[in-house]
Amino acid sequence: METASPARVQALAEAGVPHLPPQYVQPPEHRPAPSSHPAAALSIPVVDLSFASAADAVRAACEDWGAFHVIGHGVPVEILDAMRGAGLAFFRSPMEDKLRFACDPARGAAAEGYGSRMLANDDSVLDWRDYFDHHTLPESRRNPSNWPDFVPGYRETIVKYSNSMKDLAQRLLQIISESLNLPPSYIEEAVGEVYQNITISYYSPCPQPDLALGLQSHSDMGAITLLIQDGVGGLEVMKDGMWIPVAPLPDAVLVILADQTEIITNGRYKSSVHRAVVNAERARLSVATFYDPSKSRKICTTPLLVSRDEPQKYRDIVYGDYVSSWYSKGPKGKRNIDALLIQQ
Ligand SMILES: O=C(O)CCC(=O)C(=O)O
Ligand SMILES: [Fe+2]
Repeated sequence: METASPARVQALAEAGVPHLPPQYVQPPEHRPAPSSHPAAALSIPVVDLSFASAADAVRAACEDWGAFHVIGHGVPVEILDAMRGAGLAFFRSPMEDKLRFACDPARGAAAEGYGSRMLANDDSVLDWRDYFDHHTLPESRRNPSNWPDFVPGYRETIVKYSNSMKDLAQRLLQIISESLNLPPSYIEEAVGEVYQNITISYYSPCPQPDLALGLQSHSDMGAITLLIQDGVGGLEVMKDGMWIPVAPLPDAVLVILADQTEIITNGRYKSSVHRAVVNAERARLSVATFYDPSKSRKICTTPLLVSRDEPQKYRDIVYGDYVSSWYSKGPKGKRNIDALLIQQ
């Protein structure tokens, strides 16, 4: 159990607070823009993995967006629905049950379990979000007794979903490698043994959604993130300096390139900067599956994508050092990866 238990956002929302508490008020420059900007007409690419031309579509999507929907991915819809259903059943359960699985603040910001705030420092604006984080791979980290026991089938659902997302992520990393003329196993081998976390995010209705963010602007730190969501909408990706809403596409899986893929590919493919906005009426659920290196893994740019015309952009880095610098500084609207830029 948490000692200095931070208020869960869901408890604030359900108590019907009429105004956004001050810790959640974003500075004006970070507040969500009115949704009427012209770029809202753009929408992120959809790649059908069952097409023979998938690698070409993936290349275009990675170069232009760093994020794309995949359909024809072969993961049974029942597995996606079971995952969303288990997540929703958890968040709809009584607070006292949920708090039995609260993450342990003594274990730092990345602890497994039910939590609300991602960053350790007290000065940052809080996200209007609660989450449940699961450590799912390698199997030595997988301890289902840390996961809810009061939702029937919950633990089995997580295990099944974890395995399906691992397979899909590996298939995508192969296609991404091939799309850059690298050997198919290149990125997977550069990442090494996969450390997978699954985070269910729950964004309660917000009394003043124009002043808040569900999740502040960031890029994901690992190699690749696979995200599913419900039909509510709220995720936005940054493209050419503008925030573009990602409209939910039923049964698709959203692929988000993360920082280590950018480092390995020498910036040919950029990690996607994204955030979640909230609304006043409907709760929203998403499930993000992170495919990360181990903390001790050294991540290096492939020499195959370094040349006189394209010199190495980023310093090699031990992944654990990268993660600690993120948790100590926070995203601050900037990409962590910029700290690794080699001065040309
Ligand atoms: O809820 C979402 O749509 C985004 C979640 C996300 O970006 C994350 O957990 O890193
Ligand atoms: Fe993210």
